[in-house]
Amino acid sequence: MNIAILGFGTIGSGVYEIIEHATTPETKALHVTHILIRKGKPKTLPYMCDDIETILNDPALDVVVETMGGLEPAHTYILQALQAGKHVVTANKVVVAAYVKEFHECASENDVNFYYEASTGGGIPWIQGLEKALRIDQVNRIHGIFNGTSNFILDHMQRYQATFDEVLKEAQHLGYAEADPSADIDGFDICNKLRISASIAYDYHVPDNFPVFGIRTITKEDVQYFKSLGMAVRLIAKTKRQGNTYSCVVEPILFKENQLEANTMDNYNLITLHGDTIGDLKFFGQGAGKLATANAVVQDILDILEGKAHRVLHFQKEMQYDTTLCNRDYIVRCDKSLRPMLHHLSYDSSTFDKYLHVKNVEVAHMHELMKEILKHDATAFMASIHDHREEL
Ligand SMILES: NC(=O)C1=CN([C@@H]2O[C@H](COP(=O)(O)OP(=O)(O)OC[C@H]3O[C@@H](n4cnc5c(N)ncnc54)[C@H](OP(=O)(O)O)[C@@H]3O)[C@@H](O)[C@H]2O)C=CC1
Ligand SMILES: N[C@@H](CC=O)C(=O)O
Repeated sequence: MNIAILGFGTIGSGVYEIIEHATTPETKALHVTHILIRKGKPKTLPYMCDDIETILNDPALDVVVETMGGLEPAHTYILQALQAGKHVVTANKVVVAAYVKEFHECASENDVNFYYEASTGGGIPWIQGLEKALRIDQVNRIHGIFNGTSNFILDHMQRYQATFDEVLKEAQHLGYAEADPSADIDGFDICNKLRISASIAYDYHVPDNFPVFGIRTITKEDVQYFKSLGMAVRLIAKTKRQGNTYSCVVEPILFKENQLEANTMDNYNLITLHGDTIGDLKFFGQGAGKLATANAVVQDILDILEGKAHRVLHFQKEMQYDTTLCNRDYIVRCDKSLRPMLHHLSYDSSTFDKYLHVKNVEVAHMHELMKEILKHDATAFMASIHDHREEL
């Protein structure tokens, strides 16, 4: 099977390494025949080219692997490859979250496969697991740690008392962070992964119009305060469906220190789905990193080689977004002069004076308040408190 890799960075070079150092009969059947690099960059390997047409017009090419990242030209190249009768595998959640419906339609029209396991959960076979669960159950709830960089940062701030900037630099050095790490720390990477997961679960192309709050403003002191309360913070994405309404949210959540999420370390992800008959099912593994993610890409290529079909999705359902599906307790840190903005909420006045514990607030309302607070205090932070009784 002949493969072209578009983009030779962390993941593209990982795919190349796995195929070049093949040790199993399956991977020995794969051959990289083209690598697309930017114009003007030195061609350090014989298969390198800087022209997409050469790749699209090669009749011997079977699979295009897209690991460039971003919306364009990834969107155009993926469509062109599918239209040219090539199967496509991508790790790019930005382009999948935005165009999943269009890509599925185009693949089906051209009788080829479009697979994107590595886009969500890195090396974890999460999409495959979700699709398998959907063969028997409705999946009405998904939640979890979907971002390796933010987990690495929060875990290392807690375990090693490191500062945010120190750990972010390390995550970048290890190849976990996006080219622009604001996507990791502001929650937009995890937002894309939640959209992809919920779109598959609900067979509805979920838009990006839900509340997202990241970890940009968290401090070492916040993490130590949460620790003194016996809790650890993790950046979590959640979705829930009731009938034809659904909710999605991304925010930092505090877990008791004996909970699995609180013990998910380094670049690991922990994703949970709830199915009617299977109950809670958890997926755990490296959510970011060169070889773990490249492994998921190669698994998709092998599925194509072995003719293993993935779930057929149409994204034709009609659904409504419902902001009122959940209320939560929050801990908020902001300048004391801004506290009156929170006084209409019920709160615990006995709590440590730097932090306000507010109770039973509707999630979308809390996110709106926090947006206002951040306009006046750009360092403010909030985290919700996980309630094990809560139906997500
Ligand atoms: N790193 C990780 O752990 C994971 C990454 N992903 C996803 O995989 C994709 C790749 O990520 P990653 O490898 O980390 O990113 P990198 O930035 O390391 O690699 C991207 C590569 O693509 C090249 N590139 C970008 N645009 C073009 C273009 N128009 N033509 C040719 N080459 C191009 C870049 O070149 P240049 O350097 O010159 O810009 C770079 O070499 C992203 O979508 C990312 O979100 C998914 C899961 C995990
Ligand atoms: N930057 C992402 C890479 C994988 O998707 C992350 O840290 O999870």
